[in-house]
Amino acid sequence: MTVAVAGSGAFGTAMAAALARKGPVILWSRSADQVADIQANRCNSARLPGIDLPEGLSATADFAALRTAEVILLAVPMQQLRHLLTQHGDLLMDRRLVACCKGIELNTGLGPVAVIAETLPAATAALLTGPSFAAEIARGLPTALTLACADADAGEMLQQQLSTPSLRLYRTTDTTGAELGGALKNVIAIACGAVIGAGLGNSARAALMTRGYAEMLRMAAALGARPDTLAGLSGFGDLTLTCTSEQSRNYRLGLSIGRGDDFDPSITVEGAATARAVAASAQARGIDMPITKSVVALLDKKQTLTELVSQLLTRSLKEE
Ligand SMILES: NC(=O)C1=CN([C@@H]2O[C@H](COP(=O)(O)OP(=O)(O)OC[C@H]3O[C@@H](n4cnc5c(N)ncnc54)[C@H](O)[C@@H]3O)[C@@H](O)[C@H]2O)C=CC1
Ligand SMILES: O=C(CO)COP(=O)(O)O
Repeated sequence: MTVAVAGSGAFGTAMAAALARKGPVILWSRSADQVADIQANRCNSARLPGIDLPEGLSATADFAALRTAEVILLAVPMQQLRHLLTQHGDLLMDRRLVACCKGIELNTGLGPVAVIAETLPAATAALLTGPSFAAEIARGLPTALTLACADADAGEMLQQQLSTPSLRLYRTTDTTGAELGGALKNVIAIACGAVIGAGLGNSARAALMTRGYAEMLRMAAALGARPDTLAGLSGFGDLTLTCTSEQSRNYRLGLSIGRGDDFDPSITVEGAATARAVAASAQARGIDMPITKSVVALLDKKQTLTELVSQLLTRSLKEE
């Protein structure tokens, strides 16, 4: 079986490297320079500097090379997924597609599996998500992830195909829960970074993680997701990782806001668009998500962190 990965960013390259240790993997990049770098130096210097890529990984800038692949991982940022699917729909339309994005589409409020299902209904749509930093996966460090696919048989097959000795995949058919966990934890990570950056302390971070998790559960319940999915790797697991590590770009954006520093806008930070999409969806559904709403106000510079923290603390007192 040939696996392909579309998108040669940090995560796409990392997954291609991990899977290439057990069989051939084709990594497609829209950048001819990056393909040349990988072919010449066996390294993606821009996204995963210092990490040697295995020989089983071949890079190409020609999307048609993915024709031989039965399973294709889609490793582009969430807001680019629909464009990728539409642009290459002829080839992708009947494949097993595994989105690796963690986010909610801004204009539609849909997660990655729903975007695949809407755009290419004949494809099998799955999601790979959970606590994992690209550089650690690429180095072969032990990692556990969630593979979500509504079709239980296809999900089991993908679980087998994409697990490796260092990458242990659990499976679920609850794609909505897995989408929401991976998307919403990024928003909470921005909030956590902001309070740590501003020196407000670890207790404040723990409060945000816990009450943020309560927001995740409320949205999940409203959308019919299973609470146990949110308690798993794709929800609680990834929330823990992302809210506590400076390897996370979402957390680092928060840190820079809290410290009053600039942040490089070219860095992929999924939580920013997702916060806006989720806040709008929560408002339309009447779901209380004060932390998510505060993150939007912070990103839009509508209110200061001091004002927002004070507002959160002085809301009417209630049962936990
Ligand atoms: N970096 C990480 O540790 C992890 C990332 N993810 C998720 O993976 C997704 C991708 O993130 P990264 O790879 O880290 O981002 P990245 O910023 O390193 O790479 C994104 C890649 O997508 C490519 N791209 C963007 N739009 C495209 C398009 N329309 N067509 C083709 N290629 C396009 C860019 O050229 C770039 O190579 C995100 O949703 C992220 O949340 C998930 C787990 C871990
Ligand atoms: O999703 C991730 C960890 O599981 C990566 O987090 P960032 O996108 O914040 O870097």
